[in-house]
Amino acid sequence: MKTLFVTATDTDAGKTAISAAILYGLKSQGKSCLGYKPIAAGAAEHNGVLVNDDARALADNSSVAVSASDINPVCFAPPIAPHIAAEQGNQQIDLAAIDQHFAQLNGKHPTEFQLVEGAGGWRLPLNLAGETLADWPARRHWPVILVVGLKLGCLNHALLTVEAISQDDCHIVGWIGNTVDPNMSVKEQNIASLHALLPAPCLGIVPHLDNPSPVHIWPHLEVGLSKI
Ligand SMILES: Nc1ncnc2c1ncn2[C@@H]1O[C@H](COP(=O)(O)OP(=O)(O)OP(=O)(O)O)[C@@H](O)[C@H]1O
Ligand SMILES: C[C@H](N)[C@H](N)CCCCCC(=O)O
Ligand SMILES: [Mg+2]
Repeated sequence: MKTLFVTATDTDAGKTAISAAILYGLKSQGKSCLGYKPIAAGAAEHNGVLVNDDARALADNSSVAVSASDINPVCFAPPIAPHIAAEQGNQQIDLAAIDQHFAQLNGKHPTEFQLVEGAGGWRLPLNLAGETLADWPARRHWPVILVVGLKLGCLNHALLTVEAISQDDCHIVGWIGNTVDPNMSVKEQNIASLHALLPAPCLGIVPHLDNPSPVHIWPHLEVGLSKI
């Protein structure tokens, strides 16, 4: 049983697109896998239940039969910073409850791989008392995959993120460059800089795709992912 935590340089860097593709790839290789979205902000009500699109994509690409709400214990309707959404609803985000929910889900659906998608970037605040979502993978010492959203500014964001991950005693198994900006200037030189500066292997570079669905993303990750 191996749990991987997927974080990114920022929100909208491609964590969900990449995580769904990795699940799709593992499943197509005959491996059992489960996606998990502990905290989501941005959801619509379906039959009285709040459903988040990230959770739906991860559930749909898991090898076990789970729904979006099964794999997403904390879900807020507005697409805003989760701790602010929590405050608006007079709620608190409880990492111990999330940890317990994840353990129960794994008990019910044992799989070889679990892929946990963060929310926003590594230090996503859970409250104003200093807790962040990073506390969970840090406590569990889960290996981390860093998705670098390739756009101007990503070098600084990537370096700060790896610094924070190492400070938390977590290990980055690799980074994935995801072309969120189709018109990025000197993209190849930026990728070369990431290769030189990041202390982890590159697991793949995903081009900007008209249809960034798992079947189209996975071929760009298959070789790199086979190494972890
Ligand atoms: N390689 C790509 N080519 C084109 N579009 C992409 C690519 N990767 C991601 N996208 C699109 O960019 C947007 C943001 O991606 P995604 O939702 O995966 O980001 P995220 O990091 O999961 O964001 P969040 O912090 O909200 O969870 C989505 O509309 C997605 O379809
Ligand atoms: C709504 C958005 N797509 C994400 N789900 C939440 C991103 C929160 C970012 C918070 C922050 O670090 O400023
Ligand atoms: Mg996402």
